[in-house]
Amino acid sequence: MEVDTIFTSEESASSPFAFNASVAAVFDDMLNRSVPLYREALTLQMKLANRFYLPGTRMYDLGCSHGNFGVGFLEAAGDRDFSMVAVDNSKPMLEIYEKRLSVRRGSGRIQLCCEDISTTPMEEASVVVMNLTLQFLPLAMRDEIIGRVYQALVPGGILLLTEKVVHKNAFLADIQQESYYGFKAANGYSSLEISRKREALENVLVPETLEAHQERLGKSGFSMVEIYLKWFHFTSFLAVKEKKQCGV
Ligand SMILES: C[S@@+](CC[C@H](N)C(=O)[O-])C[C@H]1O[C@@H](n2cnc3c(N)ncnc32)[C@H](O)[C@@H]1O
Ligand SMILES: O=C(O)C(=O)C[C@]1(C(=O)O)C=C[C@@H](O)C=C1
Repeated sequence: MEVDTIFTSEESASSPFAFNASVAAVFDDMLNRSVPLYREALTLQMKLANRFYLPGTRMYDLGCSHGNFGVGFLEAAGDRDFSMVAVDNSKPMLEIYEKRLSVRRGSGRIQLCCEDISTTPMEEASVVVMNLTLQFLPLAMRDEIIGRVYQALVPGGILLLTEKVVHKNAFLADIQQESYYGFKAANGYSSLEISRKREALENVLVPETLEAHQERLGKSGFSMVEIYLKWFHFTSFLAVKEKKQCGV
């Protein structure tokens, strides 16, 4: 695994964060060292996806990057039939994803789409995964995309949404940030790397409060929402599209 040294260089500070070839090449190391409970979240997402996926429907992974969810799901699925559409607008990420699929059996069950998720057509979905992706979309587009996810889900279908959230209370938001930067430092990032990445992510990754996410999910139609994992900023929601009358 290539080590993430992106923010050790001075030039990195001057340009906004992007999912380019340099980031794609070190992305696993970046995720492992920058996202608390990343692997645990993925494992739970795979278990939930497996529990809720319905034969004949589709699974969507929106902002799939280089395929950690899809590749993990494929490996766990064995010969089970499923259909996944994995979407990302970063070509370098999808090139790595494609290579990972090319050496695996049954990878035709995953279709890769290089496009903006705001235009991805979705239908007949029983599982939609958005792992650390919504936070990169313009605020003004977020209601619309979550609304479309709800419409695309079959009754009993789920959205697995993981986001970096920010506490609505300024003091607790500071505690979140302090804890998070402590996590990064413990994983070997220097304070210069941490502050350069913070600057690069400004106005690129725009986190919202937990309450804003809950409100949007409710407004979009999701009446059942559970937070199944949380580590200060990092929050994973399970939102279920209720089956009318008989529950799920
Ligand atoms: C933090 S990464 C997601 C990590 C990935 N879901 C995982 O579990 O490993 C965010 C991804 O969203 C993609 N992305 C951001 N905005 C997008 C958009 N508008 N349309 C499609 N993909 C987008 C980025 O290219 C990047 O690969
Ligand atoms: O490094 C940070 O500050 C982060 O917020 C981590 C985060 C994310 O949450 O998406 C940011 C960029 C990379 O995509 C990987 C992880």
